[in-house]
Amino acid sequence: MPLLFITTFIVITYIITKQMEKGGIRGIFVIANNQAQLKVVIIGAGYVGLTTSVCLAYLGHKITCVDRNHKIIDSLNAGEATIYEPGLQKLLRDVKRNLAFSTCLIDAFDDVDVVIIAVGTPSKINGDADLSAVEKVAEEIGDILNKDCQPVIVNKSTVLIGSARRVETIVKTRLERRGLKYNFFVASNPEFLREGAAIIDTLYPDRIVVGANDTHSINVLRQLYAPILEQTFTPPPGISRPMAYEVPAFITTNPTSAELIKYAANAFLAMKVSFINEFAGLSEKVGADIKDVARGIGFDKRIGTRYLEAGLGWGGSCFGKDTKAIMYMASQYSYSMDLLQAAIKVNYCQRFVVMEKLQMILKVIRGCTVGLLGLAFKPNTDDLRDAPSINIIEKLIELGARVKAYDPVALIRFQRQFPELDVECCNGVLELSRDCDALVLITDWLEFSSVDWEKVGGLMRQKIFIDGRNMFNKDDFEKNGFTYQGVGR
Ligand SMILES: NC(=O)c1ccc[n+]([C@@H]2O[C@H](COP(=O)([O-])OP(=O)(O)OC[C@H]3O[C@@H](n4cnc5c(N)ncnc54)[C@H](O)[C@@H]3O)[C@@H](O)[C@H]2O)c1
Ligand SMILES: O=c1ccn([C@@H]2O[C@H](COP(=O)(O)OP(=O)(O)O[C@H]3O[C@H](CO)[C@@H](O)[C@H](O)[C@H]3O)[C@@H](O)[C@H]2O)c(=O)[nH]1
Repeated sequence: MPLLFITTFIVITYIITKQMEKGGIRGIFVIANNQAQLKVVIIGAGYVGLTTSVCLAYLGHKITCVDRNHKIIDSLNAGEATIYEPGLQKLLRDVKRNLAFSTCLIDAFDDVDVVIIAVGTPSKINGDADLSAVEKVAEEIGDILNKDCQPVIVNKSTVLIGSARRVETIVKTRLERRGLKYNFFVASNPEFLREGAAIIDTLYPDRIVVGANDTHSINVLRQLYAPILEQTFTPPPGISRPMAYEVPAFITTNPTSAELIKYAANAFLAMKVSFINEFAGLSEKVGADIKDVARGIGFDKRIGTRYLEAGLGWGGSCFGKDTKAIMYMASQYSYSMDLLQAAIKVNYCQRFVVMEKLQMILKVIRGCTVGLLGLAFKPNTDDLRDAPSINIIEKLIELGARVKAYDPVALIRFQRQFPELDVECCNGVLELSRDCDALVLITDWLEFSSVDWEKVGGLMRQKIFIDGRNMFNKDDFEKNGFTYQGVGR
């Protein structure tokens, strides 16, 4: 009996190992339904790197997430998430078995199958994407690779066309400096997650895009994402599969197309929002309601209902920097992207409709107290990168207003990142409203939907409400004695 057991074990192990070798993978573990467990290093523990690490660990892969920032790694090692993202804190603690954090890349490299680059690519002053962090990481990888370790190197950061090749060249050059020449692979695998929905978007994406010039990379990435592509995993508690969700498309192409897909997607979404905001302005002039207009066009399946919410426009870490980067890149080809340029302009102006509305109602802003509901660029995140709130605060201060603000999660980050802005941070909507001449809703946090506005009105000096995200109905506010203004209604 024991002999039969041992023989069966050896045979099964042999078959699995052979299967994996076909895909170029050295591991011998399986996670579910014959899916391979891969050893993965993810570089960068920000919104993308940390979310990807936690989700891939949940799916059964062995992950080491590396960041050069010691404070971030210390906090993650202590089980504390360093960003706010719904569901992340719990999942981080639940997947401890498969997830390690480190500041040291070399220690993580033993036998690794996939190395994912997820460091930041911010804007340079001229709009170009600053790829220095990606290049630095490529140098580090080139200094570490050895004959026993030839992983697929994956660009998940949003990078300009040619970046996969650039990474390949850097790694190769660093190897040559050490007198070495190995086979290694580079693929582009852009990320499409939204902040505030990062885990849901990672586990239930619409598509996974892989740009590679070799089949090995495609096979390995197909294995990495197999649990997602086939939806073989049990959803984590509280992060259920969306209704009517279908398995994602697996789109393979060359690296340049993959790189461009990422920019084209963000540019299109940004244009869609600017488009509806432009019509919001016209709706105000002619007496239409932009919410009805958006509904009316959105039911045309060719247009679609999403990304048609008018308001204070788009912000965040991606749309602004990525539209600028693609414009800059196009200019290097003497190619002008007029639609995109217009979308950026419309979006910038949209942030200041708040001031126009306040000036129209209050006449003089100087000396007034304005309370801001929300600071984050969108709900369910603490991210303040390119948040409309910052431009609005600067302008209000310039116009002589006293500014108060409340945000359910972004206040601490705001105080840390913008100490120079003279804003009174409040602990709740009631504290915020006291003595205000106007309230401006900047971020449509769900918790604002359960506020007792009648009580709020009783605390204000003047009952003025600017709904920058069209979250509420005019009638509900007017019956409580408010002067209410939405956007495009
Ligand atoms: N935030 C999003 O929603 C989102 C979505 C899709 C794609 N992206 C793209 O993904 C990339 C990462 O974005 P993010 O928002 O996660 O950035 P982030 O700024 O939140 O995180 C980047 C992390 O990389 C670390 N880092 C930088 N250089 C490093 C190095 N040499 N070694 C180790 N760690 C290093 C930083 O310390 C930081 O923690 C960007 O290119 C971005 O455009 C972001
Ligand atoms: O109808 C809409 C939809 C969005 N927004 C605003 O647009 C911005 C971006 O929102 P969203 O796309 O939800 O968040 P991001 O986290 O910035 O995600 C975008 O940027 C990421 C980084 O590249 C991509 O991965 C995502 O696919 C892409 O949606 C926010 O300020 C929203 O308030 C609107 O004003 N109206």
